[in-house]
Amino acid sequence: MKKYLTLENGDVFVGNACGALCKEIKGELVFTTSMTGYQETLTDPSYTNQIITFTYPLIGNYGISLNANQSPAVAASAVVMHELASTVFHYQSVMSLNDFLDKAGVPGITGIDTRKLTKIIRKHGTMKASLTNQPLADSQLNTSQSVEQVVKSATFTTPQDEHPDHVVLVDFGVKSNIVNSLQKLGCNVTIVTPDASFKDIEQLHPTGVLLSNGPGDPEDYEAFLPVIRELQDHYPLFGICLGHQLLGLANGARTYKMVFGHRGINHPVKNLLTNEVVITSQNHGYAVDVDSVNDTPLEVTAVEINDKTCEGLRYPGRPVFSVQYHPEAAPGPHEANRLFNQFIDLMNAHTNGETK
Ligand SMILES: NC(=O)CC[C@H](N)C(=O)O
Repeated sequence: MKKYLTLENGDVFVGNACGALCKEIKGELVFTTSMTGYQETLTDPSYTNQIITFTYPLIGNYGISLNANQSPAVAASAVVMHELASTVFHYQSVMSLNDFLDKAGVPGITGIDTRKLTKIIRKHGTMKASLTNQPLADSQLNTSQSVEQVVKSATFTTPQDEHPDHVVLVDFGVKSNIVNSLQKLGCNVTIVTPDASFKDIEQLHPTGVLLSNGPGDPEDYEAFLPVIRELQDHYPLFGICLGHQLLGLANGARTYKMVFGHRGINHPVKNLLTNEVVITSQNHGYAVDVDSVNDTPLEVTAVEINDKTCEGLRYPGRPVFSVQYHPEAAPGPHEANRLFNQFIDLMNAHTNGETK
């Protein structure tokens, strides 16, 4: 069955339908350069309302396993691939990627020249696109995304009562490996939705607060910024991706939409405090404006080496910091994983009265 991918600029790509064959959708067309980790990527809630193009030419060859999901459902709207593996080889695989997409009601398109498509996205920027069963006569596309939809993303909590570190995680669309990474280090994690007030969080007696990743434009989360300002006065605070952008906004920095964003698992990031470079997993289309940080109490702690975008912030003198990349990886390299240990060290120092 044929499928049509129509871009906002009028370009049309014709391919073969896969996944939920007949489903038609609209979304923001983005690309990821990750060579592996398609299951983690597709279930990452930050991809809500986005059509993911995989630049790696063969996707699906190790199937779908039971413990790789980053949220209970496929978050992406659709998938664009050059080739979807017809045979699956992996001892943990329980189904093919094609069946996984079909079950989730998510359509895909294969047989696409993803190199050509990615060059178009790199030139024009991420744009709206649609996936249809017939050629589109009128490509007026509307892909607006409401924050309400974001807030409803699934949450899960698994307390481990015996450990003193208690992280309250504000869930803007959290990936499960953020929760797992904290729990593996012995933290008790309680998840709250972004309509939580400072008082709600205070009543949970956290030793620290984590602001999660999440989809959409950080400026749409304005309502939560006053809560962040109160939190950073009282608790160790760690922001990841969207959480990093919100920490910047809460302190007066600006964010902007990047041309085509960073989506992949080999983005080099330089720590400006140590000069160390780490290879990181990334998935974001917005960034904190480095120059705007000068007028805030925050400090830029890291930049992406290729385009010098802001990758880290901290509040000097306070146990408050954030990163634009994903220390929990899933998919991606684990080099930045130690940031969770740093967060725990900050929480312990704060509990022992060693910091503000
Ligand atoms: N992974 C994330 O948290 C993404 C943050 C934000 N939605 C962006 O695209 O920049």
